[in-house]
Amino acid sequence: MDNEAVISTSALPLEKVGALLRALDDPARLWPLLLDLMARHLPCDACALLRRDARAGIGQAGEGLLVPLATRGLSPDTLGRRFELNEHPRLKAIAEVEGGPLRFPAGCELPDPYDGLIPDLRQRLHVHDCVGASLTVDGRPWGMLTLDALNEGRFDGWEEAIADWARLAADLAAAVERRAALTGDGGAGLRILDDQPQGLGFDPVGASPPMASLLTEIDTVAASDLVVLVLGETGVGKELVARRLHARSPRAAGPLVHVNCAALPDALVESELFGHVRGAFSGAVADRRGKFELADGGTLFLDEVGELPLAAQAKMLRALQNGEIQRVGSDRHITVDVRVIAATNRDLAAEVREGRFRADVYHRLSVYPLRVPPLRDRGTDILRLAGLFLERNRARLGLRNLRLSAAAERRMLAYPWPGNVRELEHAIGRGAIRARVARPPDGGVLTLTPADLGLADLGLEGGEGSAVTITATVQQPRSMAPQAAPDLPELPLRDAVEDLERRMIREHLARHDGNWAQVARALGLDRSNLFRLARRLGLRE
Ligand SMILES: Nc1ncnc2c1ncn2[C@@H]1O[C@H](COP(=O)(O)OP(=O)(O)OP(=O)(O)O)[C@@H](O)[C@H]1O
Repeated sequence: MDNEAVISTSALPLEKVGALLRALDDPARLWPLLLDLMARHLPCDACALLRRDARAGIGQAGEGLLVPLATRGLSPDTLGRRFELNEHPRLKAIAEVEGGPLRFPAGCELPDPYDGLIPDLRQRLHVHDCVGASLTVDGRPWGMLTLDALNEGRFDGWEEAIADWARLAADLAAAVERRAALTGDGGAGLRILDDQPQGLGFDPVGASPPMASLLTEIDTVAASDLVVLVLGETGVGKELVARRLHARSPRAAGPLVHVNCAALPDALVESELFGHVRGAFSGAVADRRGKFELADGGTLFLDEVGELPLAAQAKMLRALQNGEIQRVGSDRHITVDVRVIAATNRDLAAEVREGRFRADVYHRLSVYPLRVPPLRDRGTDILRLAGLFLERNRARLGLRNLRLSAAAERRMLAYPWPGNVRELEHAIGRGAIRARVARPPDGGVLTLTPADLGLADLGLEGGEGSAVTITATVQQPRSMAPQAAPDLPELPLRDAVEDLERRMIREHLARHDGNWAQVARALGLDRSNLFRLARRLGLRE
């Protein structure tokens, strides 16, 4: 950035202040906007806003977990990362200094927490200049702001201006917290952390346009009591969507009961769902409540609802119509107060046409269909999710950093992920172990290559060592990512994906001597989903 072109914070135009204030009730918009403005007014090449995980060490200056809420100029997978203060001396030092930014000039001995996460700095991290400022709200540590510049001495003379921006960030954080307290939204600004006990886990990660609109839609429909049918391919995250629907609903304090309809043995489906009375069948030695009763006052999640046998569907209709159930072997009607969420990766309308699913149940279930987009349509969310899974594996393997090579990132963006997020999760888990076994980490840092991830032989572009710029990695949507066209098949996309699915299943069957369970594991799919996919592809009866 040209220093002459930089204006001081006091020149922040009023309309920008207005935009920040208007975004106060939407932290997902507010924090990226703040960083955008800051990067235009300060000479930084990368910056991040990190939030203390409220459940991990708040109140203690040097302990706890930091979660990135927004980043700029850092690799997109940074948003999935978590930074333990105890493992990052620079962040710990920032957290311990109150009342002013802390500067780490080029050549500083303390390792940089973003080592490998600033694309342009991969090769020359030691020559850059960093500043961090801790942010407090109501006297308690709330988070921190970090700024990185690629040139030595870049922040000389900017300390005051940086302190101003840190104060602005803290004031905005205080306003967000206050609004959250008023609306009862305890997760203010910590969207990706809600319901995640260890800061890693249960809320869908995603900021691409299709995921952003899905998340908004979930939050809107969550407030109602409508039956929701969650649709999408295998592994896209339908269960996470159901969890979020429940967590954001007025029933959040009630139970969320999960039933995998595909896993219920035919003979027990009705008893599992509706319960039974003693003596209803051999083995029914006592009265037992079913899932509908267990979900009373909460939500019942019927996963893989397309697998439900027709007889159970008939009984379900009454439950959906008027909340009435009958335990197996009893005449008594029991009324339950249950919100139903169902999910399927089948085309239920086609199942209805073919007589395998009841039309009346289908209509009751599909009151509000929510479609979860396949991973290949989510652009750089692929890298955000990769960051989440890298972080989990980093912690598991006790590494200082686990990251992707530039070529691995490119291949991830180009690969179609037929097994969606589950496949990505498994590819990173497998790749991390493979790499850990194959070579020692370099100063605690392990970099995954396309070969580690099983993405080396798939005819996709992207060799090691090709240049990646900050903007290319951060902002380029997948469709614009550099890709070599010559090897692309001349087929409609769906046929090409099916072709790849078929080849991969065949290849793994050969590799695992026809053992379907091992193939399912290798492909990151549930066995039942693999069977369904194989049937659809004509590889199995
Ligand atoms: N957006 C996301 N953020 C974080 N993790 C995700 C996301 N989507 C999916 N996952 C993870 O991917 C895995 C598969 O997700 P999930 O089981 O919800 O998929 P599904 O659509 O229900 O699959 P299936 O139809 O095969 O049952 C899980 O481990 C889940 O935690």
